[in-house]
Amino acid sequence: MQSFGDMQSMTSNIFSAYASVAASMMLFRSMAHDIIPEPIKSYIVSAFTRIFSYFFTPLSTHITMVVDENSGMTRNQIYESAEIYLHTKINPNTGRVKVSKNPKKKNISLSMEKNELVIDSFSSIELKWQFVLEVPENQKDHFQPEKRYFELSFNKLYRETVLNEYLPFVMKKAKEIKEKDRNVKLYTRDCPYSYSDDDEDGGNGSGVWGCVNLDHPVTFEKLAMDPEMKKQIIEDLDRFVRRKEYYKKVGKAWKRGYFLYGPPGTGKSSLIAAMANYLKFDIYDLELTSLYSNSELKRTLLSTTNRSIIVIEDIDCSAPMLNREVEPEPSDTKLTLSGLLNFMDGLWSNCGDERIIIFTTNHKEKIDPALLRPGRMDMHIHMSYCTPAGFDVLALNYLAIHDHPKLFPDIKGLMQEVKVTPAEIAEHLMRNENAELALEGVVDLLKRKKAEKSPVQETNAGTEVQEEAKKEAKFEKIVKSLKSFRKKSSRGKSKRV
Ligand SMILES: Nc1ncnc2c1ncn2[C@@H]1O[C@H](COP(=O)(O)OP(=O)(O)OP(=O)(O)O)[C@@H](O)[C@H]1O
Ligand SMILES: [Mg+2]
Repeated sequence: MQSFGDMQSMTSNIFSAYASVAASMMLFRSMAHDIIPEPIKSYIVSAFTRIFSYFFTPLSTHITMVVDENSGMTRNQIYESAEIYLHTKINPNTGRVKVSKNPKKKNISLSMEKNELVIDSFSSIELKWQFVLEVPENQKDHFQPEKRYFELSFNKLYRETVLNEYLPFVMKKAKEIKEKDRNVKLYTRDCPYSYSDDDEDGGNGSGVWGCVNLDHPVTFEKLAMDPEMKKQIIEDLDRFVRRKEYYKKVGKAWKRGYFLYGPPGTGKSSLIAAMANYLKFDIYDLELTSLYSNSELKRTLLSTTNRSIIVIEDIDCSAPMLNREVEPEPSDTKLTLSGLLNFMDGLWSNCGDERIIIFTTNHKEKIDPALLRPGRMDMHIHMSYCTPAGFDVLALNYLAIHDHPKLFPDIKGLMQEVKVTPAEIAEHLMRNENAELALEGVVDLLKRKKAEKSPVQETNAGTEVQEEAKKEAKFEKIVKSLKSFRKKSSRGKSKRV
């Protein structure tokens, strides 16, 4: 590697060579003034200049790469990545910066102003980025848009390192930043329009799905559940996302299935939202009762995107449709359990990557064993009543307290005697801003439950009313979807006639 001293002496040699050639040229011009005709004189001078630059130009130390905004008809990925990456490199020495904030984004974002320089370093290579904006001379000329590009300058010696290591690094970093800032979306089939205004897709839903931003603040830290189980789930998710090559090697589709079961209000839906927020995966909420055939199911699932979680909640409520005992001949005109299983095992394998599928139920015993067969759902997660450790999480989350000398032991003691869901506790903790009063509310709730405890209630611990209301709501939903199914099929018939 050349030292700074070597480079300096090389540069001064080039200058002195250049100066002596320039001086010789001038001398040649003046001496040959009368003797040689002008065209021949110009030819000799330009030939000398070309020979000189051929030998000396490669010794110029720096190279500038131009990163245009567009590459042909499409956006240049390097430009896009540089734009995002350089936001993080703007420092107090930068003269002018652009500031903006999108209503849906959490943070203010900074970007480079015209002609500003940002200096970056990578493996001790100094890299200078300059943002250039060329406005057409005639402002009224709408056909000639502004031209934006970055100029990236660095020492020529590192050309290969920049191309093979630095630019891929910039692209990777930009992808990470984008992922972190991205809104997780919730897709449903009920919502015909999209209300998400993320830049990357212009807010368009995909196919039959409409979407909104999930905006669900729940994270794993806020979930009251068995700490060991929580740890296992996080590890499982981490392993899943980093094992792309492994799945390919063993010839398995890169997907993972979770089966969540437990009484209402124990956090099944909250856990799904926490998983989506953790992985930054979108959620597709699939209502099986709104589908009427296997082919519609296939179409619907095929129009979901990669890096997503497909959720089928309350799968037991789809039991009438997914009951194998009353299942008709294999057919695409009806929605059947085989249709769902075939899709998961077969077709599914060939479509898309990084998919998670989650089923939830309040009644594990009602589920067809085929759905729970080993290998189909990779992890069975039991969400249960609130434990003392779960209560600590809720108290910290809702009241920002770690302990109370009297009320914490009272509550935890009573929790050993009656069953209470995290949803019930959460509701009582939210009733009062005063922590002491809120905790007393929880003590009252638990005491009431204890007093009311009867053999029947013992198994369901006060959730029966909720259960009944839920069953009724589900029943209504099924009736509604059957009606719409009838409407659809009669429409289909009349079309055919
Ligand atoms: N384990 C939990 N940790 C923290 N909060 C919880 C938990 N379980 C329930 N909650 C609170 O109760 C509310 C309802 O819970 P959630 O909808 O997740 O329950 P669920 O198990 O999906 O119920 P269902 O079976 O009725 O769908 C949540 O919004 C949250 O505020
Ligand atoms: Mg739920």
